[in-house]
Amino acid sequence: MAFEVNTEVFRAFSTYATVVILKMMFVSMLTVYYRVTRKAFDNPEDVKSGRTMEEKKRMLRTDADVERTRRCHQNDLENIVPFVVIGLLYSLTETNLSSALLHFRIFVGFRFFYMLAYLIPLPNPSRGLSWIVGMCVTFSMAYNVLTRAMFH
Ligand SMILES: N[C@@H](CCC(=O)N[C@@H](CS)C(=O)NCC(=O)O)C(=O)O
Repeated sequence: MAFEVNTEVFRAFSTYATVVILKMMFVSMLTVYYRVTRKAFDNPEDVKSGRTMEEKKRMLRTDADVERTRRCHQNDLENIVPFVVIGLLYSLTETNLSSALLHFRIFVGFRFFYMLAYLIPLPNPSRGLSWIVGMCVTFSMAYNVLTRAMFH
């Protein structure tokens, strides 16, 4: 079997995967920001800045913004990691650049929208719809990888 790799597709994948991973890392940094500004920590060793024992105890608490940002980050992990893994295989098997770009752009665009929908928050079903679009893109890439692997 001849194994053909379109370097333009791979280059596009590298770009979009990096952008969406940076976006995910931004959400992680935002969690840190909310933790520090809201003084809401999970671990006793993180509350050193508290002056009294009483203050340290108060800082061991949950905060709605921290938890929302954490859930957004968790969802990124559940969706962006599969996109990167399957997208890598897809970018090694897809030779049509416009089809690949369509997949990458839709996924990345809708993950940005998902983040806004979760963090602002926007009324539902905006978050649910943006999540499902991203899932469909990953499933479509997986379908392409599997059919190429089986039938070529
Ligand atoms: N782990 C997710 C799996 C399903 C999912 O990702 N659902 C989307 C659309 S409703 C979502 O935004 N879930 C909220 C979340 O992951 O915090 C969950 O528990 O909800």
